[in-house]
Amino acid sequence: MNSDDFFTSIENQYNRQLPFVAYRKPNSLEIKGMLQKTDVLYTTQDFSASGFVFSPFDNNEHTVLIPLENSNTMTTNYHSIPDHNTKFVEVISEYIHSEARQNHINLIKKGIHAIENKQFDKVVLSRQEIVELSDTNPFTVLKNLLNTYKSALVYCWYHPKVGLWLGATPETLLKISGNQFSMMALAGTQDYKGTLKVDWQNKEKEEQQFVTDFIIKNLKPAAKNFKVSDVETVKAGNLVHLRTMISAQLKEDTALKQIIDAMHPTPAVCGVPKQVSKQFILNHENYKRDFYTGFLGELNLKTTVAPRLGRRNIENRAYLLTKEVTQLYVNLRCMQIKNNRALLYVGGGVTKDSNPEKEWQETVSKSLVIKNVLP
Ligand SMILES: C=C(O[C@H]1C=CC=C(C(=O)O)[C@@H]1O)C(=O)O
Repeated sequence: MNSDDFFTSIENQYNRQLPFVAYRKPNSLEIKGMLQKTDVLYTTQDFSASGFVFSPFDNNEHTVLIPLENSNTMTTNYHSIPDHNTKFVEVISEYIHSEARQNHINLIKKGIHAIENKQFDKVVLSRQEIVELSDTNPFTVLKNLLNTYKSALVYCWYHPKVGLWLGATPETLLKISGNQFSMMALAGTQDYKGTLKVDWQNKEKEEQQFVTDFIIKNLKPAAKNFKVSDVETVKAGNLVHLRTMISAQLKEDTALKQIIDAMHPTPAVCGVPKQVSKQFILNHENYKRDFYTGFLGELNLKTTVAPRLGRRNIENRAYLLTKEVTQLYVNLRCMQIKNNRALLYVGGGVTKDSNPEKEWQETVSKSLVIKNVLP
């Protein structure tokens, strides 16, 4: 399908108020679309179905599913516009001194205070920002995201009974292909200043290490043969983060639900320990995260993969295997479009060494990822 027809199909679907998702995986040309045939709100509890899931931060709430069996699928290759204008929006100083800044700084101070009182070691605290839109066509925003963020998972997700969400996330939650498991520990943030040679402070190293330690500890009962990469600096739009890649083999009879329950939400978006930090977030952030810091992606999709064979066998197509693959991403750098407005979501990890003013600045930098693509 050519990309004009692809966009026409999803626009028609949206105009008919039927659910869909259009997404492009990191560093890929291909955009995939899943267009649900009716407006039924499907959910999944055991993660055994095939389709595309959209799950909220609060794992006590429902995960929405676009089931493969009730959808039409399509793909296209999208050639991004080269040198897309990556203007970075100026932050007006008046805004910096606004009530929003004071509220966020107060929230961070409460978080630091709770850490000093030994309630938990880390908590990720966030805020919502509302931007008036001059053009509310989600496909203008989607194309801007596609043109600007090639190494992110870019998506536009819609359900008439839930809402319209878009984003460009740098973070994989997990990938499971057969019994092969991989996951990413991403945390620590600085503005990108033209180089990946970055000095990281202990605060950022520690907040990222919390994520790696959590993943390994909670995956241990279900997996073996762990491989853990060195910590590296990666670029995500106008920012850089610290990242560790973790891979392992799942033990037999490990259910996907067991893994998702153990992993989500990770300390990259929640905290350590999980339950108390989550409760702190639910009690003290003065808005509802909904799907921000939840996860989204392909669930149990049959995928043809080449097995890892020696060179001699590469030509032998008879060896191609079909595996069920699940590939989920953390819903960061995202927005919801509602009544001519974009609701942006930004947060950051708070530890004992956090500086409230710097945490505020970090959320301002993160908000530019989305503001940069708004019409
Ligand atoms: C919670 C967010 O980012 C997470 C992912 C990378 C770096 C983060 C940080 O430095 O705090 C956060 O853990 C967000 O972008 O809203």
